[in-house]
Amino acid sequence: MTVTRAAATSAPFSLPLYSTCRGSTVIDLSASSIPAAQVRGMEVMRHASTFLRPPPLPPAADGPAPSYALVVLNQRLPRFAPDLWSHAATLRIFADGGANRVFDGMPKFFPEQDPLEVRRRYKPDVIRGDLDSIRPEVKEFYSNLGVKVEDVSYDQDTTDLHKCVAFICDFTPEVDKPNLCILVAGALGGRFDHEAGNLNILYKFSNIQIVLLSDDCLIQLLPKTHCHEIHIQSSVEGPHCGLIPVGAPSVSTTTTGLRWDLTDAGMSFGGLISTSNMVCKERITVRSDSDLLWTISIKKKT
Ligand SMILES: Nc1ncnc2c1ncn2[C@@H]1O[C@H](COP(=O)(O)OP(=O)(O)OP(=O)(O)O)[C@@H](O)[C@H]1O
Ligand SMILES: Cc1ncc(C[n+]2csc(CCO)c2C)c(N)n1
Repeated sequence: MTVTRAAATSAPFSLPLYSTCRGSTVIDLSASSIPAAQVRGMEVMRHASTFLRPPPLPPAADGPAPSYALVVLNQRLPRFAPDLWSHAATLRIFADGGANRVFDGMPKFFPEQDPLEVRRRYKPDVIRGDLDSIRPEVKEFYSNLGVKVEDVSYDQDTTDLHKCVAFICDFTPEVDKPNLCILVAGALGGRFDHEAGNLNILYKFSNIQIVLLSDDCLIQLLPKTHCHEIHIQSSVEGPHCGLIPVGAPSVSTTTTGLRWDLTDAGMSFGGLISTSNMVCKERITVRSDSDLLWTISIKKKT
């Protein structure tokens, strides 16, 4: 998700909030239905899945456009993979067997073109992982293009996605991190232990914006440290959505803009969790005393 943060003042929410990002724009949220008490002393984090729209994107309305990095996992490429690639100008990484997926899958998006040319065009900055899944000829192909192939198999306690996200974090200067958003292609569907490991990365790196993607939906963490404003890109996402208290129950969650809004509601596994909800406004707000996963469906192309 495209994310911008706006500093909330200790004043009532009816005062304007100012984006902390470069080229900041005053955002008047006076019509907001988030109660003032809830946002006192809290930053507002804004989210928008503009990376799902084909490039070029219109200039960001508030704050600078995020800088995207892309991690490709060992799962079938989503149909919008070429668009993700174009948005992720900062860094592109293949996690181990993710290299096979691009090598095999990218040429299929361009059936009229020479597969070799397509593979050369979609060349990553790095391939990283324990390298037990990348095929030898794929490894050789990218090595011959000058791509660094990093074997980190000495670490059998962290996943390949973890290794890739850690690499991106190390690569990104501290000052640029608030503006960084890591898109993870192929993170959902398939083996549940892998999916759970991928969700865990959202929590391990909760100071970094990370979006897990499949063909069908996206998932991101809404940290309890912020109020959240989600700007729905209705041409490409929705209407189905969910808010899921993975990790810890929530005593109090309040939302606006959903078909089944929560008002100071508790959520827990074994109790209420919000699945099969629907977005019914372009702007959704979420405030919770617990970290929540936000998920929204991705539309099939018409
Ligand atoms: N079926 C899947 N569902 C979700 N994510 C997956 C799946 N398969 C792989 N991944 C992701 O892609 C990354 C690289 O996959 P790869 O198959 O190379 O990993 P791996 O470490 O060899 O896995 P394992 O040895 O457990 O099969 C994984 O770390 C994981 O994040
Ligand atoms: C408690 C525990 N469970 C599983 C693993 C295995 N494991 C976790 S991540 C990883 C690397 C996969 O590329 C492997 C093998 C472990 N180390 N510790």
